[in-house]
Amino acid sequence: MTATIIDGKAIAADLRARVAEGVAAFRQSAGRVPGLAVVLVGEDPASAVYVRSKGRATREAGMESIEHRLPADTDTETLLALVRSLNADPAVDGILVQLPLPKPVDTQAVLLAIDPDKDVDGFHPVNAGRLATGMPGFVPCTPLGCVMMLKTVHPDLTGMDAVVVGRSNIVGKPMAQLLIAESCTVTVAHSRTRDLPAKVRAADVVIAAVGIPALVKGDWIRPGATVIDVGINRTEAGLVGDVDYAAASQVAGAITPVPGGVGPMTIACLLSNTLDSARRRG
Ligand SMILES: Nc1nc2c(c(=O)[nH]1)N[C@@H](CN(C=O)c1ccc(C(=O)N[C@@H](CCC(=O)O)C(=O)O)cc1)CN2
Repeated sequence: MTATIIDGKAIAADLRARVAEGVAAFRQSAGRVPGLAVVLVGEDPASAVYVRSKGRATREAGMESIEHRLPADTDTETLLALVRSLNADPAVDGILVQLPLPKPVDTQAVLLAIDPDKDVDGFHPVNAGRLATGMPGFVPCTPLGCVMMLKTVHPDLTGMDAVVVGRSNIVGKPMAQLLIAESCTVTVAHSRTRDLPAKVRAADVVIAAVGIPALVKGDWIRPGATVIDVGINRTEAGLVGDVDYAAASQVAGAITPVPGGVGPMTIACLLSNTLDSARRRG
């Protein structure tokens, strides 16, 4: 079997076009455009690329991109002051602090300082709680994009067995919550999981979000399963996911590529969350 490729670029382009239409309508009714503030601290090359992409995508959707670039030695207090000023700025509908922050910065304190109603990344504990309890709030962009891609293959996920490999606050945990909300039976696996291959083999849906290049092998995949690869690992062989793509794509029913899978959806969902925020704020 050769898997259907889930084309994240195409699905993201479609979502971005719909967001742009929504922005045009919002502009007509509200007399302003949604604003997204992105904060980048330091010189991490990958983060700089992602922030540039976010700025470009924000402008292409017709929204205002407000970018703050701070030196690597910025201290926590300075960042907190910037976040507080963005919280108070009526032109800012969404605030995103690009992660990872340089080591000395207290990342938790910075994320906690963001107004939950402008937290378009969905990382604030208030939004994590809203997601866990089924209340409206912001859902982290990467898992949100994963569910959208999954639904192109399985419009109804009810009753499916899903395994999430990875338990991060940013992807693994919210991913599990979203799949529970879709009535999947969810196993969350991690580095201490016993017999990981068996857990993956039992799943109809595999979400690999562990940050280890090609950890998930082809013979771990149940024939016909749907595989979403969240990994973006820079190796000597280039950019690779958390799944052994060549082998897994011979067994899976559908699979996301890296690049061109989850990554583009992360940015498209950020735009969508920002438009939602502007609509809520009016
Ligand atoms: N505040 C946040 N920080 C980080 C997030 C996040 O959602 N919010 N996620 C990641 C990085 N990220 C967005 O910020 C991101 C990663 C990858 C892509 C992407 O489109 N990747 C391309 C490959 C591009 C490349 O060559 O690197 C792809 O997969 O096709 C977009 C966004 C960590 N930080």
